[in-house]
Amino acid sequence: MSHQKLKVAIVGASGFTGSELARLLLNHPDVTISMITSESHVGKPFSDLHPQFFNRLDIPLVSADEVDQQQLDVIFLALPHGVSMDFVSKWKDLGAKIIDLSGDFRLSSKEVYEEWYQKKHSFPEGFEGAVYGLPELYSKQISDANLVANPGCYPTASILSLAPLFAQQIVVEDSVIIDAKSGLTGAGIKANATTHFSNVNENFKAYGIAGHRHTIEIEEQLGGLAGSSANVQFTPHLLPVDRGILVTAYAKVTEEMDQEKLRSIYQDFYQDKPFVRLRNQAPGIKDVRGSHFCDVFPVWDERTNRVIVLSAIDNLLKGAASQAVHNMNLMFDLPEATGLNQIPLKP
Ligand SMILES: NC(=O)C1=CN([C@@H]2O[C@H](COP(=O)(O)OP(=O)(O)OC[C@H]3O[C@@H](n4cnc5c(N)ncnc54)[C@H](OP(=O)(O)O)[C@@H]3O)[C@@H](O)[C@H]2O)C=CC1
Ligand SMILES: CC(=O)N[C@@H](CCC(=O)OP(=O)(O)O)C(=O)O
Repeated sequence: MSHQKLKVAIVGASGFTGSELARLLLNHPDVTISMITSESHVGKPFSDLHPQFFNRLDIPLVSADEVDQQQLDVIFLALPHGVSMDFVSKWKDLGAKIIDLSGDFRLSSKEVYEEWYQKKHSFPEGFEGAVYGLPELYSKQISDANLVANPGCYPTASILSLAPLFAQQIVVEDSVIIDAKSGLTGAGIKANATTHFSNVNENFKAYGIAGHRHTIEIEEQLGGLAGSSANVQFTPHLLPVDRGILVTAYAKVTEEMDQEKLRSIYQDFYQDKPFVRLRNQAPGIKDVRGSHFCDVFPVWDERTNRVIVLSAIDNLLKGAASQAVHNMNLMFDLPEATGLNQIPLKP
């Protein structure tokens, strides 16, 4: 592209995904971070809140009210769900493209949102133009979008684990179980009783059983791929680690299957998708930590006649911030890997 850099705002930069966005965008050759916002820390240098940025990004945090006065190309919303929708409504005509990291525009309609989030939606018109920002499924639509609904972290790992089977329409109805585990940063920067050190240290627990809001996000996307409805049993667990998601998904299939055939279905589906790595062994969360990869390992269990798929992502990156940057690259016709970290951080 020409050397006119994209002017970017990160709204909600005091949080976890906001700070990961800043880290990626600082190293992005086609971006200038024009403003970063927080309502609780207006005036403080960004690096006071996130000291890893000391001497690299010391500009002061400003209120989101100042977004209106800026000429921006992209606005990243790293805000809680229920909050993003009001900003999308307010800024939809500013001329900037919006990438929303929250769940406010990921689902098919206001009615579905209100049922699963138990919250009123204040900008239902937004659903129509919003594109679900999973590049492995929708890169063309993302390129043309003005509003991208960046996927949830669990849905990213879950959908990518089963998408090839749903796209083939070979999943047995009601057979899907998704068992998922997340590190604590998935819960955001504010600690509460559930995420308190004493309650998570050397502990491991399920939550959101039979009703977590990511269930519907996964069902809508997998059902959409198959051209039917999908029903999945999704159970998340909290891991006593800071970042990473591991999904173990189980499904029955309608066709004769063996390991070779299963692998070739996954190979075909992901052959030109640079950030899904088809593994030969079970992936661990440290294999993807600090990177934009989703590692996937499909296994055929001939004893139980079941497919078992493992997938691992970094929830803050492929599950949030790097996926958002990937979407920005597509929206501005940049090479899709620009600015994305491709070497995982291990140990
Ligand atoms: N953490 C993760 O792994 C993932 C998160 N997401 C989604 O991304 C979004 C951000 O997540 P995360 O970074 O973890 O969240 P955090 O809780 O860490 O940060 C939230 C940010 O939102 C700001 N904020 C909160 N309330 C308001 C408000 N009423 N008006 C303006 N700003 C507000 C806070 O800033 P301040 O209080 O300083 O104003 C803070 O900067 C969420 O919707 C989350 O669900 C999606 C995928 C994965
Ligand atoms: C570990 C943990 O608490 N994870 C969060 C989900 C992560 C997330 O941010 O999802 P949304 O963007 O869809 O809200 C949860 O279960 O609520």
